[in-house]
Amino acid sequence: MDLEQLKADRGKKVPAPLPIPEDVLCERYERTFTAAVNDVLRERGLLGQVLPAGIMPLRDHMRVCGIAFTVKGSKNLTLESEMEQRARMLEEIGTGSVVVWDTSGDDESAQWGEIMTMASKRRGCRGAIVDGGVRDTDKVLEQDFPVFCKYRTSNGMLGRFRMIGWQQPVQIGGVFIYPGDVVFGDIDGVIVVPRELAYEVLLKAEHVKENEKAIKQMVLDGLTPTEVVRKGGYF
Ligand SMILES: O=C([O-])CC(=O)C(=O)O
Ligand SMILES: [Mg+2]
Repeated sequence: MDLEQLKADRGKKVPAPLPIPEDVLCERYERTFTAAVNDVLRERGLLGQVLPAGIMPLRDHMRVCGIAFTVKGSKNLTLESEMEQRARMLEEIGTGSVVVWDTSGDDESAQWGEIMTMASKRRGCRGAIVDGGVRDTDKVLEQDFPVFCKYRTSNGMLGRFRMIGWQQPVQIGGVFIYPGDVVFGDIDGVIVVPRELAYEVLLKAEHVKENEKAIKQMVLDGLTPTEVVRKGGYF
């Protein structure tokens, strides 16, 4: 076993360069849809890039693409320095990021709420994706900030759950997420695009979107499904 190689692979990756600015990339992703991105990843043999189906937007219209700022935590009853630690994490969130919470499968606490939304928005955060819970939901919704989560609860995480670290590789369901990866959520859930593929996948997803316009036109024109398929269309 090559432990050094394993440590290097698992450690903090230097984010791969992108040929276009991150904000432009993310805005272009948001104009596509997750199913198109999913189909592109499927063509590359990447069948498992979708977060568990229970992680859905608080509101159907919410969509967000951003650069993953990962947070890892688990159930934990200790309180020592928890708030200071949380403050440090919030102060490291960068512009254009989406906070991604790996909660080790928590089913009890809220890892996100009103004031964390306010604080992260001020740092240019684009949204939060939580494999756990959200509270103060009405106040989060008033802030027009996209949040994807498994459940809502009034349980604050303080004294129930705490962070282990942030900006480290995380795993939600079967999906590995590295800081810097591109995460994209819409009404169909959340998909993770490895950073090194992000631009290539975007171009192909934009192509899928255009192509589907032509397919939809065939259906509108009255072609039968068989005729649509014969002309190279799909469903
Ligand atoms: O501690 C929490 O659960 C988060 C919270 O209420 C907030 O951000 O307003
Ligand atoms: Mg609160």
